[in-house]
Amino acid sequence: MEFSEWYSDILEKAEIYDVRYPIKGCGVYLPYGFKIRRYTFEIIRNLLDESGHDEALFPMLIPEDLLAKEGEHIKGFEDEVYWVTHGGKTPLDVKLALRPTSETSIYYMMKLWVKVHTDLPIKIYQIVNTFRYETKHTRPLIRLREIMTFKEAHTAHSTKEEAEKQVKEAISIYKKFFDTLGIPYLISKRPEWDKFPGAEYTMAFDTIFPDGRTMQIATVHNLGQNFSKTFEIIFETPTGDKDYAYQTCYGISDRVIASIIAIHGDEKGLVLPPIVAPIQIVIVPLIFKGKEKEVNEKAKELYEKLKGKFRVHIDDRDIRPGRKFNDWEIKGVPLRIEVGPKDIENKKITLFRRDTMEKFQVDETQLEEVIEKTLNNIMENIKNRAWEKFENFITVLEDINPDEIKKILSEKRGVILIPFKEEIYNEELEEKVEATILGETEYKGNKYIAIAKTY
Ligand SMILES: Nc1ncnc2c1ncn2[C@@H]1O[C@H](COS(=O)(=O)NC(=O)[C@@H](N)CS)[C@@H](O)[C@H]1O
Repeated sequence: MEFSEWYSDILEKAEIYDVRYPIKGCGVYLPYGFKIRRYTFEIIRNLLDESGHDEALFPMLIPEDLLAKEGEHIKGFEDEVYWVTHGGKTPLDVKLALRPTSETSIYYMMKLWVKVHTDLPIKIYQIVNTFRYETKHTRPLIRLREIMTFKEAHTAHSTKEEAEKQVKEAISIYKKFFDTLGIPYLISKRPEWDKFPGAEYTMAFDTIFPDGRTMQIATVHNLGQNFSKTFEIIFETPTGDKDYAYQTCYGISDRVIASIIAIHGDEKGLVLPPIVAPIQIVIVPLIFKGKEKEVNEKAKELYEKLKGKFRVHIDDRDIRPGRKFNDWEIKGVPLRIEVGPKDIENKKITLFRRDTMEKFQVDETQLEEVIEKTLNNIMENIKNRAWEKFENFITVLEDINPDEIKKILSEKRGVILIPFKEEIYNEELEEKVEATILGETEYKGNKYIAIAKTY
């Protein structure tokens, strides 16, 4: 089955997301998908909180004059903004934008908060919905018109150096985040013509989907003083002078959820990293004639033993075990425990791990320790598998041969790395190779231009 069919199929079959909402580019997180989203964004919340960020919350509506204040910014977003023009039947005297991202609402407030250098740094983030009238092909969790899970961090600093340091911190936070999820990435500096509107420069994380196309899963922008000059975020320096704040912002979205699904999934369905799995262990009682009572009792006993340490569920539906196995394999539950009368007698436990589809037995006394070890091993295994597939999609070329690049991109796809040369690093190269220049990147110690077909 080709990838995009597999992807839309699994969103429905694993009960993650319902695309049938009557607005294009908008969809519904179903409870199982919502839990995956919640556990995923808990990870980034912890990483941000542990590195001195505070979570805040800003209004969704932005007055037109505010959104339009920074020229580059509004130029970059004017074709994507949704506008609110009425309150009930009353036309609004000022059109209100549904935030496409929140620089202009947040920096308007920062001006009110910042007076002296000791008011800096500010490091805040919010996890909200944002709206972009995407004209390209919308796709669930990948290219949305209502971005339901937009984590945007915004910082302000008293020196250029500190803002530079913040960019590095943001990159290391995202590396930890994607490493925790086992999602591979290539980090590149976007070319001038493809940076965030209003930024000095943009660093981006791209992963490679199973169909060989790259997906931008995170971006970090150094905004310099572009917005602070426009919004007059001015502070008194230690020597009593005045200066404009130095800013950064960095964001991720539902694309992280799409990546977990696409990158770790297999032909059977989801393969969830235990850390984000709504159910980490499912207990399936194998009911044999005349043995129902002891099997159900044992299942309950195991559940009670495990529920404090793991997210465990007993599937006591009145259907055949094979049906149950299939359902939980589709939903990517990392571990399954099968409870049958023979095992009870021999004081054994039968386990099944979703990533390798292997079944194995352990002594009941070792159960918790084996579960702990196996869940860690599952994470390591799916992460290594993902990086292996990722590396196989990377082709390093010695020179720039447009025809060869086109051929590789149409057959193998993935990312092509060519040695970095200033003189060819321009938009003509994109036209020549009929693909996107992701940017300049370091790979195994050398500097390259990364080229790919992207989402
Ligand atoms: N239409 C969309 N649907 C889903 N995710 C999107 C969409 N547009 C952008 N994203 C994701 O959101 C991330 C941040 O968006 S952005 O435009 O690059 N950057 C900002 O908006 C900055 N204010 C930092 S938060 C992108 O890297 C991309 O992964």
